[in-house]
Amino acid sequence: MREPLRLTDVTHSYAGDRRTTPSLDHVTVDFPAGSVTALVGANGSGKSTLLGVLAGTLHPSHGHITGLPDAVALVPQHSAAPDLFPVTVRDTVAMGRWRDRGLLRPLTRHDRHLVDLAMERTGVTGFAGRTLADLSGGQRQRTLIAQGLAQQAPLLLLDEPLSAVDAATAELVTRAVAEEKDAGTTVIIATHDPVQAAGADRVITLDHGRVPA
Ligand SMILES: Nc1ncnc2c1ncn2[C@@H]1O[C@H](COP(=O)(O)OP(=O)(O)OP(=O)(O)O)[C@@H](O)[C@H]1O
Repeated sequence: MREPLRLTDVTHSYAGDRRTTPSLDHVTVDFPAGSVTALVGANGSGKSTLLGVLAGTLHPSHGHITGLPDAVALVPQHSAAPDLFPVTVRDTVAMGRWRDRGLLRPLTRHDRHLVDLAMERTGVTGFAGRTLADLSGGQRQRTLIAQGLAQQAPLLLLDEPLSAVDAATAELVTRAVAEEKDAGTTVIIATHDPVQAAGADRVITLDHGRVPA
C-alpha cells in the first residue's frame, strides 16, 4: 500500500496579495494513492493554488507535504498557454517526455509511442501539426491534457480540464481519468463541473482557502 499524499497545516499567501486571509489557510487533507479526488469551491477559493503547491510551483509558508511522488504532472487551464506560443500540438505533447528524456536528447521510439497515444486519447491527432496559436480554447485544453498524460506521472493534477471542451471531449477526458486511475495514478481535478465531481471517488470543498472539517 502506497503512502497517501498528505498536506498538513499548509498555508500559502501570494506575494503582494493584500487580503488578510491567505490563499490556503492551514489546510490539512489526505489524497489516498490511486484515487480520484475532485476539488470544488467558488472562484478564488484556492483550488489552483492547492494544485500549484502539490506541483511544486508554489511554496507554502507553513506546514508540510508528505507522500509526494518523484514526478507530478500539472495540466493548467488552457488560458495559461500563451496565445502566440509558436509550437505545434505534437511538440507541446512531446514536452511531456522531457522530464524523462532531458531537453537535448532525442525522444525514443517508446516516447514517440506515448506521445501518439496521449494525442489519440484526447482526440488531437488530427491537428498534430498545427501551432497552439491556431487552436480554439477547447483544442488547446485537449493538447495540454495530452501533454499531462504523456508524462506518465504517478500524480496527475488537472485544473478545470472541462472548462472549454465540448461534450464529446468531456467524455474522452472522463475516460482518460478512469484509465489513469485503473493504472494506479492518483488524480486530483479542480472542477466546477458537478457531473465530473460526482464521478470522483472523493470531493474536497475549498472555502476561502480552507477545507472545512
Ligand atoms: N498570482 C497571484 N497573485 C496574487 N493573488 C493571487 C494569484 N493567484 C491567485 N491569487 C488569489 O488567491 C486566491 C485563490 O486563487 P485560486 O486561483 O487558487 O482560486 P481557484 O479556486 O482556483 O479559483 P477559480 O475557480 O476562479 O479558478 C484568490 O483570492 C486569488 O485572487
